[in-house]
Amino acid sequence: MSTLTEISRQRSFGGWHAQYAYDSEALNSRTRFAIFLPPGASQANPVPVLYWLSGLTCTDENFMQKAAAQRVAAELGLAIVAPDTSPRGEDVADNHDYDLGQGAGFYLNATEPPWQAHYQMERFVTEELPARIEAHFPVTDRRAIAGHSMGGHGALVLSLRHPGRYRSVSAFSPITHPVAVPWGQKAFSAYLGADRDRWQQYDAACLMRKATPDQHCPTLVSQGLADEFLNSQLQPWHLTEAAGHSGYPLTLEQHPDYDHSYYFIASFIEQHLRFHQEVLSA
Ligand SMILES: N[C@@H](CCC(=O)N[C@@H](CSC=O)C(=O)NCC(=O)O)C(=O)O
Repeated sequence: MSTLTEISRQRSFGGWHAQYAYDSEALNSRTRFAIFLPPGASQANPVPVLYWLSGLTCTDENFMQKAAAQRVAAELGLAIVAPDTSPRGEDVADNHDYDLGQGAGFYLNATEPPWQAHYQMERFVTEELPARIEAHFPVTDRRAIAGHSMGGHGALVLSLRHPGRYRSVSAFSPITHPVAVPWGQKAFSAYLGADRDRWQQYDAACLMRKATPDQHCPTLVSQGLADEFLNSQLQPWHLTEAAGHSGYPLTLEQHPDYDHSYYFIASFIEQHLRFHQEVLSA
């Protein structure tokens, strides 16, 4: 295992926020993540972890700096880990558009050149990163996953594709049916190729629609009704239809006047953290 290098460390609500970098095997590149450890977390008192997946254009910093999650995470005794949203580096394939390439990894394992050499975000998020976190920090293997937009979709899909890995899942303003919207079609064409059957294996609504009871995971989704991407990219009604079809345990809350920004996330992050903690502590 390559060495973890600490990049920054700050006291926050009696706990610690820190950033680390290391050479990721899955991403075949150096990567950075942020972690919040609540007060009292220690080898003698390990705490559960929420993995947060950010959206297009984000790094490990957006959530930690804008979501205002630390006060409640400290109160609940919950660690939060925020990885980057893609592999990065000069030798990593990229694109000039904000919705493809670096900053837009879509939390899948790419199969197509030139992306497949580094864009293995599913393996990174579900296997490599938790192994690192659980080996180096005072946390348990009780995991939850959440995210925003591209990352909200990532959280839903990774939970559905890896039953039992996460005890709860939540999403703010997620893309719900990427095979049917421009962000998803562009990313899936590049990362997965032309075969739409392969796209469906990474589509939250398609997976939720045929989910079997072993894939059921308590799920909370929050969507702002003044979101500028609501009708063009997000389309939350696909989740309602899919969950109704399979009996999947989805709670979808819609909030008038809230947009796609971190002002929305900061307004409801406490509800999401308490939702996760209730499941994690059961
Ligand atoms: N106009 C934005 C478009 C990108 C954007 O809105 N990014 C969102 C996530 S969108 C879906 O994944 C985001 O979280 N932005 C970062 C932030 O801190 O708000 C642009 O060009 O940046």
